[in-house]
Amino acid sequence: MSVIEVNHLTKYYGKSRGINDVSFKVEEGEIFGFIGPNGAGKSTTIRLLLGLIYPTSGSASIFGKDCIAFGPEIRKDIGYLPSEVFYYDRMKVKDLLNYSASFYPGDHKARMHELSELMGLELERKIEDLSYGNRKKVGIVQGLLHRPKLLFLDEPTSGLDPLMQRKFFDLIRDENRRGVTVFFSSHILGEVQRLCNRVAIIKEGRIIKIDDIRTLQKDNYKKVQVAGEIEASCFDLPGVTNLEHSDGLVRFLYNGDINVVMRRIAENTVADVTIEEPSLEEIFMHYYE
Ligand SMILES: Nc1ncnc2c1ncn2[C@@H]1O[C@H](COP(=O)(O)OP(=O)(O)OP(=O)(O)O)[C@@H](O)[C@H]1O
Repeated sequence: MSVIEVNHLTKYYGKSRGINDVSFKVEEGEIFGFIGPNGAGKSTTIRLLLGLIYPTSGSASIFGKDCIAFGPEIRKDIGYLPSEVFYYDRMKVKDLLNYSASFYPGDHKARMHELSELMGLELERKIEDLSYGNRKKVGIVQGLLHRPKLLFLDEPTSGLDPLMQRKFFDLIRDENRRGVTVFFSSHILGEVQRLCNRVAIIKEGRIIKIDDIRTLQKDNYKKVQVAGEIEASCFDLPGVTNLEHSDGLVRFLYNGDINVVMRRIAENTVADVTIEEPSLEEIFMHYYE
């Protein structure tokens, strides 16, 4: 059974598109990356899965239960770090975390202290005196203190300095080793690459690719660069994208039988040719564009 199962999920805010016909599955124990540019629909998807907003059509289940019908029950085993955290400013960090913990059965004090120490969070401080990064840490501790089985992280590292980011990633890896499934939403490719096994790319409300991060890189895309007096249009072939021509160089990405491109090159007099694997960054830019 998949931990998350999303079927043709669509959300419109009035006439404005949130997400459109989104389907995917996340298996137990995965760290699943959800990447896309601003406004692509990442937060909308998470809010639908948490049952915080209602879908226009389609359905989603977590732990095999419908996200809307079983929302309160499912949320007991979920940790959520929203992209923006808002709190009661006057409260002390400790009081806020105790209040959050009171929603879950059991005693979470020891875990609260452990996590706060790890993240360097001062429990006696008032929320209003905290920097943006420290507020983010409150969100991290809050999302983890009840030992959830599934974690939703929405742009979790914004506001954290590099050292804290590393500690945070170590923490997430530890949680994952304990069996926690992680849904990690971000527009920063590097962090998705560091942490995730599989990734879905969302663009303008639609999923355009879901793949293992290694497979994505090994995908058949080749980066081709040809130097010489040559017309770019001569490479206007099926499978060619991102075709550019400047300073006597023709560059493009190619997905297909490499012999087709090789024959086209051989028909011309060229000064140089390079064919290489694109970086993951270039692959993502290709999908974004
Ligand atoms: N409450 C709302 N009312 C109207 N439109 C909304 C609302 N929330 C989101 N949208 C729209 O839905 C689309 C998806 O937004 P969403 O916040 O899910 O994207 P995102 O991928 O999380 O982006 P970001 O990284 O900028 O947060 C956007 O076009 C956004 O303007």
